[in-house]
Amino acid sequence: MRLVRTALTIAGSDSGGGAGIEADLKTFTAFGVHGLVAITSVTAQNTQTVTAIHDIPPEVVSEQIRVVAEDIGVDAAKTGMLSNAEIIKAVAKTVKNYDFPLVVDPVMIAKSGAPLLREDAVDALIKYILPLATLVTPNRFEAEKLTGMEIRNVNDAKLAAKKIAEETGAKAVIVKGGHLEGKEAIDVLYHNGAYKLYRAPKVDGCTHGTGCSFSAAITANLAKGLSLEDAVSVAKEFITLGISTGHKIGHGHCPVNQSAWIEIPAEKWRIYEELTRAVREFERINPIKLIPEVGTNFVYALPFPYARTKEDVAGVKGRIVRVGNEVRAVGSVEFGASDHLARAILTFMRFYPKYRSAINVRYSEEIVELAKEQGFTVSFYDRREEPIEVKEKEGATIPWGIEVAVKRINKRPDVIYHLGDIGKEPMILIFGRNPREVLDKLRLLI
Ligand SMILES: Nc1ncnc2c1ncn2[C@@H]1O[C@H](COP(=O)(O)OP(=O)(O)OP(=O)(O)O)[C@@H](O)[C@H]1O
Ligand SMILES: Cc1ncc(COP(=O)(O)O)c(N)n1
Repeated sequence: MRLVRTALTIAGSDSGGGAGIEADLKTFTAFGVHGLVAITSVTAQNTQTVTAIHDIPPEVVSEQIRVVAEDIGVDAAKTGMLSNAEIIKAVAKTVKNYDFPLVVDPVMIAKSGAPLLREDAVDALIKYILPLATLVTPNRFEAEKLTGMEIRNVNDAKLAAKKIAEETGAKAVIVKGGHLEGKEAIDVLYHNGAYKLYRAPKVDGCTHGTGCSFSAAITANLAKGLSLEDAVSVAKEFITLGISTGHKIGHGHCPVNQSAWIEIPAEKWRIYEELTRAVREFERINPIKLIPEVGTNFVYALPFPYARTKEDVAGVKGRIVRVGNEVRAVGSVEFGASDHLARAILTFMRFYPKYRSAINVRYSEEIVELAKEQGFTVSFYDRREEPIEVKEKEGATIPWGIEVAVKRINKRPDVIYHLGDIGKEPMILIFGRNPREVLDKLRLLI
C-alpha cells in the first residue's frame, strides 16, 4: 500500500514561481502530499505581467495525467489555467477515466490583468469541466462570468454559488470573497443544498497566487481524506497566513508564502530547544549578581518575516530569578512569555533582522565599562527624555528607547542600557543572533 498521499495539478507554469503549478506544488509540499503535475501551458510571467504564453499540445496534457494516474495513483486533483478549448476537452476526457475528486479553479485572468483562458473557451469550461467538479472555486469576477450576475456582497455570492452548482452539475461551489468589499475575506460554500461561510480578516500582504494556492490546499487535504468542509477550513487558515507572510519580491503583486505553514512550526521547535538549552546553561553559570530586582528574561524570536508580535517571541515564563544563592528559571520556555524584552527584540530586529535573541541583566557602571573594554558596541537611552506622547501610549517606551539607542550610533549595538526613571529599575540588554551568541557575550561580562 502507498502510504504517502498524492495530489495532481493540471495547470500552467508561472516563471515567477508565484502562481500556477509552482504555487500548487509548494502548497502540496506544505501539507506533506506528494505533488504530480500535468502542465497545460508555459507562461513567461513575473509579478507585474505575462509576456508570452505557449500552450502544450492537448494530447501531451492528457498523457501527463494518464501516466501518473496509472503508475503512481492520484488521490485528488485540481485544475488551474487550462488556456484553450482543446486542452479543456482533452482534460475532461482523460479525468473521466478515473474517480479522484476534482477541484476546479476556473482561472480566467491573472492578477496582473493578462487573460489566461481564451474568451471562446469559457463555454467549453462550463460544458466539459464543471460537471466533473467535486468543487469549483471562482473568485468574484469568475463567478460573475459564469452566472452573468453582478456580485457585490455575500448574498449575491450565495445566489451565484447555488446557480453555478445547479446549472453545471458541479457537486459544490465556493465563491471566494478576496475581491469583495469589506474588512473580512468571506468565502461562500454551497454544498449538498446548504451554505457554509468561511471568514478571515482581510490582511495586507501578498496576493499573487492566492486562488491557486487556496484550491491546491483544498485538493491536498481532500487527498489526505478530510471532508470537503474541513479541507476548506484548513485551506482558509493556510491562505490567510500565506498572504500575511508573503515576501515582498518583484515590483508588482508579490506572491503568497506557502512555506510559512511548515516553516513557522519548525522554527518554533528549533527556538524552543535552543533557548531551553541556553537557559539551563545560564542557570549553570549562576550569575547571581547579574539578576535584577524584576528578574531576567531571555528571548529568542522567530526569523524575518514571521516575528511580528510578542506571540512570535519565546521567553521564560515567570522570568529567571534569584532563589537564595541560585539563579533559577521560574517556568519553562514559551512563546508569548515575555512582554518587555519581546518588544525590545522586535524593535531591534526592525534594524538588524538577523539579531533575534536578547537577555536583560542588572545595571552597573562596571558592567557597562567592562563591555566597552571587551570591545562591545554600547549604546543607551534615557527614559527621562521620552516624549510625552510616547509615555502616554501603553507599551511604547521600550520600542522608543531601543530605536533611540540604535539610531544614536551608526553601528549595531551589542549592548543597550538605560538608567531607569522613577519606579523603573535601570537595565542592561545584550543582543545576539541566537541565545548561544548572547551567552558568549554575557560570559565576557562576568
Ligand atoms: N487580502 C486578503 N486577506 C485575506 N484573505 C484573502 C485576501 N485576498 C484573498 N483572500 C482569500 O484568498 C483566497 C483566494 O481568493 P481570491 O478571491 O484572491 O482568489 P483569486 O482571485 O482566484 O486569486 P488569484 O487572483 O490568485 O487567482 C480566498 O479564501 C480569499 O478569501
Ligand atoms: C500559470 C498561471 N496560473 C494561474 C494564475 C492566476 O494567479 P493570479 O491571479 O494570482 O495571477 C497565473 N497568474 N498564472
